[in-house]
Order: sequence, then C-alpha cells, then structure tokens
Amino acid sequence: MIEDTSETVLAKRAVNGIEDIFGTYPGYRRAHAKGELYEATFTPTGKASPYTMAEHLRDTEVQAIVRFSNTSPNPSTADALAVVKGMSVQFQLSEGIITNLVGITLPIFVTKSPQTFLKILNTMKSFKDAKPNFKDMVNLFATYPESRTAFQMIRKLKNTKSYATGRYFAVHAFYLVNENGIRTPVKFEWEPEAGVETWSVKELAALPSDYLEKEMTNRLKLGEVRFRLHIVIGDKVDPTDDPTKEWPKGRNRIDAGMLSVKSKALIDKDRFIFDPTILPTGIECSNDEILPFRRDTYAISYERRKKEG
Ligand code: HEM
Repeated sequence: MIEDTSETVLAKRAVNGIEDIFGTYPGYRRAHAKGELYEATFTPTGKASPYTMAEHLRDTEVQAIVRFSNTSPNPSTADALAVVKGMSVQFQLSEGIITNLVGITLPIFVTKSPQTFLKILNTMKSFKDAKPNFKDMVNLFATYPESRTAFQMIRKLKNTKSYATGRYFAVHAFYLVNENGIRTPVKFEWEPEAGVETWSVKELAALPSDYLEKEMTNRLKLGEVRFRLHIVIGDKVDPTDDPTKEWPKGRNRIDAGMLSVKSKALIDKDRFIFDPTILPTGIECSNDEILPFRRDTYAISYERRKKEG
C-alpha cells in the first residue's frame, strides 16, 4: 500500500481523475492500456561516452524490453482513435540494474505542473464522453495557455502506419553526467530506421481496430525493427523544467546507438513499470516537476492493476 504523502495524494487524485473520465479496466494500466512487449538489444556507438558514465550509452550492448502502446486508458480503443503512440524501453544493464526510457510520438506535453494537470482533468470531466467540442477547446486554451501548443500538435498529428514508423520523444530534459561530474542537459529521441510514415484519414477508416499489433507481427517476420537513439544537447538558454516547450531545432545531436527489436516477448504476466525516473549512474532527472509526479502515478496505477490480477 502506497503511503499518503503530499506527492502521492496528488498522484492518487490524478489516477482517480483518469478513472472517472475514461473508466476502470481491471488489470490494465490506467493510461496506455493497450500495448505489446517485445525483445530487443541496444548497441551503443560510443559517441556519448564523453558525456555519461551510463554503460549502455558507452560501450556495452545490452538486452532490452520494449512496449509499444496507444495512449488510451481503455484497452478496447481502436488504434486509429488514440493518435499519440508510446514506446517504452527498459534497458537491462549489468548486475541486475535496469533503466527506462519512455517516449511518445509528440515532442512536448500538455502541462509543466501536476496541479495544472489535475485542473485539466477536472475540466475534462465536464466534456461529453471526454471529447471536447470547439467551444470547450477555446475555453481550455484560455484557461491553460501553456497547454495550447501540445493540444494543437495533437490535433494535427497523423496516425503512424506502424509502431516501427513512429518517431518517439522522451519529452523531458535529463542530465548526462560524466566521470568528472560534468552535467550536460539533454533530450532523447528515437528515429525509426524505416522512416516516418503516416496514414491519411481515408486510409485509416479501412483499418482494423488492432492494426498496429498485427502489422508488427508481420513486419518482424521479415526482419528486425530498428530505431536510432539521438541525444539532443541542450544550450544554456534551453528550459530543463518545462515539458510544454520544445528546444530550438538545430541543437547538436549525438547518434548514441541502435535499438533492434527482434520478436514478441514471451512473458506470462506483464509486471513491467516503465517509470522514467529509474536511472543509472551517469543519467539524472532534470528539475521538471512532471517527472516525480509520473513516478508516483505509475506506482499507483501499478499497485491497482497488480491487485486486480
Ligand atoms: C501528468 C503527467 C502524466 C501522468 C499523470 C501519466 C500517467 C500515466 C499512467 C497512470 C500510466 C500507466 C502506468 C502503469 O500502470 O505502469 C502511464 C503510462 C505511460 N505514459 Fe504517462 N503520464 C504522464 C505523462 C507522460 C508523459 C510526459 C509521457 C511522455 C513520454 C508519458 C508516456 C507514457 C507511456 C509511453 C506510458 C506507457 C508505459 C508502458 O508502456 O508501460 N506519460 N502514464
């Protein structure tokens, strides 16, 4: 049982709010409920070595588990109706150490503060079927201007043809730390080797509800699915505490390595929690308040789904 602290009380309110709006689906994650696990390996290029002590970003090839998902808290939501997709990677380092890198197909998030997230959830409760109409959206932007860019991006976002053709962003800033204690602000992005491919609205209408999982099964019969890990180096002026803001284009990037997704993972019970704050020596959280908030909400969602079986 997770003890009540000021942080976990906020997180419980967030999970309760999601359940109130979207429903409760016993045994499932309270967000990104539909998803599949895959086996993978990650091979670093070594180019990030001057910046970090983390072994998987230096010279050690590691095993990884990858979970692709659609955002909806309802596991029956058709893939086409949850336009933002997720890619969670758990790297298995030496001596049983793990670390997570969690991305979505959007470079930013809707808010930089847990309190505002709760207020947005409250506002959403008044929308019919959690689907805002135009007037609702105008009011929402007026009340929470920090959310405007993310909501506009979501409206314009097209559905990915395949989990293998999405570009995934870890959204928050982190710090890489090297042996001399030098801390470098960074963001992480996964670039699909297959290229970015999206559906038109007309094409999308003809697709089955679970097209993404089926497509991956067929694709993996032909070979591995690969993603290149880019590490974007922040400048002094780039905010590290605000996931609603993109860093300017053109920042230096390191080609840090290649993730090769090989096959579906044969795992009986999915007990994974892709908490983005689980980090090894050499990577640290930034001062972004959403990161510890995510740690707490993921733990509460996990506790509930585990209890349900
Ligand atoms: C207010 C902030 C957020 C809240 C309250 C929230 C809430 C949640 C919850 C409750 C889960 C299910 C966790 C579990 O049962 O294991 C989840 C999963 C997930 N979230 Fe978030 N989230 C937030 C922000 C973000 C952001 C900024 C990203 C962008 C990377 C993100 C990406 C994901 C992904 C990809 C998953 C699926 C993880 C998996 O595959 O197990 N979330 N989120």
